[in-house]
Amino acid sequence: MEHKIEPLIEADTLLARVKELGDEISTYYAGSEHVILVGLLRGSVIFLADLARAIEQPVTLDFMTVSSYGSGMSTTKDVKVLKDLDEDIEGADVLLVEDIVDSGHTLSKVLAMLALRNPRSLKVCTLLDKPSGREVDVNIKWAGFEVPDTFVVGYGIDYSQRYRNLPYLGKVIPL
Ligand SMILES: O=P(O)(O)OC[C@H]1O[C@H](OP(=O)(O)OP(=O)(O)O)[C@H](O)[C@@H]1O
Ligand SMILES: Nc1nc2[nH]cnc2c(=O)[nH]1
Repeated sequence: MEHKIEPLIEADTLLARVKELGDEISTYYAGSEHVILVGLLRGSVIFLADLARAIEQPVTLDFMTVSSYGSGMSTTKDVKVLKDLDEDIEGADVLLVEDIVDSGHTLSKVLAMLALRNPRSLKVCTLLDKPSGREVDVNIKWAGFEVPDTFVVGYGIDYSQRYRNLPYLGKVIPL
């Protein structure tokens, strides 16, 4: 599809908010023995890399790959687990780090899976929340920004695998 990208959130604004989230998360988990940041590949990688460095205490990192969007702009609702975590999460404080919560199908499926493994706690931090897209309820503890009903890209988030390395957040405008 022919399209262009219009800026939505500047790089500096993203980073300042990530720093704030890091401070809040550090306070929340002060005293925890084991915090695991679980990133959903591939979209959360850039956010997670910045967020992890904004958190004061030691954390470990693990990753899962689930995919529901393929190369298009709408959810298939069929969330497939393509790569599972490498580590056991039993007894750990797990923070699921997402780039965007839209329909909620991805998170809802992943949260249900991880809850069965008996973590000490299981919370969600998403950079972006798009409430207008929600089809299933999900409990989000930290959200960086609310975004309007538009397809966003950049800062890790793709359209057909493109634009992940944009340092800012943009929106896709069909031409
Ligand atoms: O709330 P939902 O409607 O389920 O959408 C959110 C999910 O969609 C995107 O993943 P995608 O399947 O595009 O994979 P990616 O992380 O590799 O970009 C995004 O990274 C979220 O994980
Ligand atoms: N690139 C991109 N992926 C998504 N997955 C769910 N919502 C979105 C979105 O707005 N943009």
